[in-house]
Amino acid sequence: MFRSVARSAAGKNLLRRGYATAVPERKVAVLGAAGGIGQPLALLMKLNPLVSQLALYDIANTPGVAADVSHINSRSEVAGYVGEEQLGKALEGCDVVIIPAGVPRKPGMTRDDLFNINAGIVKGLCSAIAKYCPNALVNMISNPVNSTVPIAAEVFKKAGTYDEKKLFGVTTLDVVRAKTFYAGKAKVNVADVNVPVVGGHAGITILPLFSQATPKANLPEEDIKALTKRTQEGGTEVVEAKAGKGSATLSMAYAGAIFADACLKGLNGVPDVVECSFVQSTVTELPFFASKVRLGKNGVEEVLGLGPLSEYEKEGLESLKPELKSSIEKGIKFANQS
Ligand SMILES: NC(=O)C1=CN([C@@H]2O[C@H](COP(=O)(O)OP(=O)(O)OC[C@H]3O[C@@H](n4cnc5c(N)ncnc54)[C@H](O)[C@@H]3O)[C@@H](O)[C@H]2O)C=CC1
Ligand SMILES: O=C([O-])CC(=O)C(=O)O
Repeated sequence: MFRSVARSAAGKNLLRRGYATAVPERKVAVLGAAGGIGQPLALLMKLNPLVSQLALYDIANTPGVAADVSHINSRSEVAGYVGEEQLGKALEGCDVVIIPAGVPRKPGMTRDDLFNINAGIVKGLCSAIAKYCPNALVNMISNPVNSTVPIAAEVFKKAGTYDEKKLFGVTTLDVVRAKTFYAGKAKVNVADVNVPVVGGHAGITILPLFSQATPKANLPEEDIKALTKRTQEGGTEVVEAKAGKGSATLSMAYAGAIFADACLKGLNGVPDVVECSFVQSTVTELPFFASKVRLGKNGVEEVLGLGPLSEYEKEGLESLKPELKSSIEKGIKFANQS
């Protein structure tokens, strides 16, 4: 895939368009591209100069989204695919597949309440990925992430294509929120802030490590507790504000675009690309866990450890394990029984 720009036809086009250095060709697919997340994510991926082909797939309405986005004068060629019979074409040759397909929450629901519908959607899409682009990096956005990632892993195992380095639960929105909320409380420039968020992606399984936040602010314990709670409940805050019209879409598209960009940079050999993600892990006794991950040419290059935790974070870590364990097991069971 790392073709010389000068040699390939697409490369010549790139040179004509002003890309002077070697930019590898990369195909990215968005599955669920006509949805609340899918549309702005399609826009942001169209703006990403690392993408050469952008495939937009949904069960309805993708021709319009694709026609619209395709008029933007950026590098990638855009194609829309609609309906299951076109899924194979959307996926063929993909380097990165981003999955925001499935139903969102309404007020009063937990992410786990989405399991019954979304588990089947994810399973179907992952079977197609195993068939048409088994080497792609998969960025799973569909909830409940704590279960949909294990479902994807089981589908890939059954198909004989599973590579633990290539499957990611997207937890970047938790990091985005933790950074924003911390910057507001600590009165520091948000652009300078870093906060790891570990665990999973639902309620108390989301564990921001504010003891490791930079720049250091020495916030009092009650502020740290309030920030932790707000980060854990960030999704619910949006669900309630939208009052029945869905969950986070714009901030999620932003977060999804950041994570996909990190994956592409890793594939392209950019050094020291580190993002938090929910991946197969030995950081704890749980088989999947979100922590900092170094991204490379094959996906996960290294799953980084947790680093030193405060007493409050140690307690949070122990409290999240039973819920995360049961969500993982629920996903594994579903994938193997149906
Ligand atoms: N990981 C995270 O941090 C976050 C995850 N989410 C999750 O992302 C998912 C999508 O949310 P929204 O975009 O707001 O929902 P939405 O309902 O606006 O869009 C979902 C799209 O998926 C499509 N879809 C349904 N079945 C499909 C299939 N089999 N193949 C392809 N596309 C299919 C629908 O046609 C629709 O266009 C939800 O499960 C939500 O909970 C939302 C926010 C943050
Ligand atoms: O809360 C939800 O249902 C959507 C989500 O995962 C988030 O916003 O973090």
